[in-house]
Amino acid sequence: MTEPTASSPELTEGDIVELTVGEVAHGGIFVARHDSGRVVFVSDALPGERVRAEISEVKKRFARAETLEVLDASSERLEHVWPEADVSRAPDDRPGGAEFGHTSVAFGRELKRRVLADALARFGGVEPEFEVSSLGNDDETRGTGWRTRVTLHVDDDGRVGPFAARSHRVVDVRSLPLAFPDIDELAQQIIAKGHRGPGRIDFVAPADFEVRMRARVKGASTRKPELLRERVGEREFAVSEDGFWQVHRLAAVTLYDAVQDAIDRSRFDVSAQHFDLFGGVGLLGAAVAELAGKDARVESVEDAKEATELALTNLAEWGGATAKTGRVDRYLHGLLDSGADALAAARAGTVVLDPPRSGAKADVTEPLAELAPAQIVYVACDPVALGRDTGLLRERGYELTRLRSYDLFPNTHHVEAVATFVRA
Ligand SMILES: C[S@@+](CC[C@H](N)C(=O)[O-])C[C@H]1O[C@@H](n2cnc3c(N)ncnc32)[C@H](O)[C@@H]1O
Repeated sequence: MTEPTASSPELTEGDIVELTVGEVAHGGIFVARHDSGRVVFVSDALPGERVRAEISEVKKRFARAETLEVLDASSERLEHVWPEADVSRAPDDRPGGAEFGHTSVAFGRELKRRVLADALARFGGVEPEFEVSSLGNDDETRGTGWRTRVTLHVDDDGRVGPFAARSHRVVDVRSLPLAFPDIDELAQQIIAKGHRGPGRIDFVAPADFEVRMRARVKGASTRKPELLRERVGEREFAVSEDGFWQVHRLAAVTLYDAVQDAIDRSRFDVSAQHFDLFGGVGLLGAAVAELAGKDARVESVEDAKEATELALTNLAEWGGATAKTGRVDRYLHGLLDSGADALAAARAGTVVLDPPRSGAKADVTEPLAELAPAQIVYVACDPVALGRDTGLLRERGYELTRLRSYDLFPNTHHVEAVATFVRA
């Protein structure tokens, strides 16, 4: 990385500069060079563009900037799918959550593929061939209307809206194009009226498509969360209104099928003990259990007690399905202390691992590798965390044999990957 030289003036917050934009980086930003040689991470740009930008942060080795004007536009640039997030608005007033809304959904997927490939090569030491698949008709709709869960915030003055990008300031919007249309409609009514605050308002449109709205003012909820029914094909899952469920209306079925496809059948022993780690309400545990048959032995592990209780219900049709509340790292250490029969059954088993954005980390990969299951299907929502954990698993004798990726969050920088690791 080039350091500023004595002849190149230091950048300062608020400076307006011209930048030549290079490759995409993790987090929905782009690596640009200032004429001084300084590396600047710029948002709302595209590779190959020349932009005028405002420096928003200066660190020792790099700076951050927000695009103000596009001087030379990429052929991939489109009008922003969310007018309020367009570069014509002041950077501080642009809502976050649609970092790739100024290009097509297809080119957004290509940007995500590059970020994931780079993270896997750099931190995991692997270079698998893969594409990022789209869901349903997201290409035709330009990735709108998919969000079944939306959170808006209420500030001290009762103003309702999303937060500005990289900030906790509520901004005015007249549309939420990524949201399920009925959520958008209800949210606009609330935005127009304002709400008691400060706090947040959560909107959910579950499988019955009836929108629920629940506010939390000064930390206190206006009502108890409802028990919702979500659906994957013919199968129903009970989920609390405030519990975790995939956000895109097609994400749950996509991941359910993706996990089944990712399981290497030549290593899948139907009578073994399988695991659904970071299991939520048991969505992916059910995907494994369905493959193993009615006596499937699958244990779902999750640290939210309400979710574990629901996982028990959701997995009830399988004779050997169980659900435990606890932290995955502690659970694995406990398992390593169990008897020889339990360890042998687990060693023959398949583990589905679906951690939050921070990834599994060595706390989990170490005891998992010691347990040595036949295969691990890692469902990842963060490319860098997956890259790092790939490196950790490879050091402990696991090999990445298959990778697929899915655009569960069109117009954002987020990308989902499903990776199969087998004992080498
Ligand atoms: C990405 S979600 C996956 C949920 C589920 N697999 C699904 O697809 O619906 C991650 C889950 O891990 C849980 N979690 C986060 N950290 C955990 C930990 N250290 N131990 C156990 N569960 C954890 C969260 O509560 C959340 O339900």
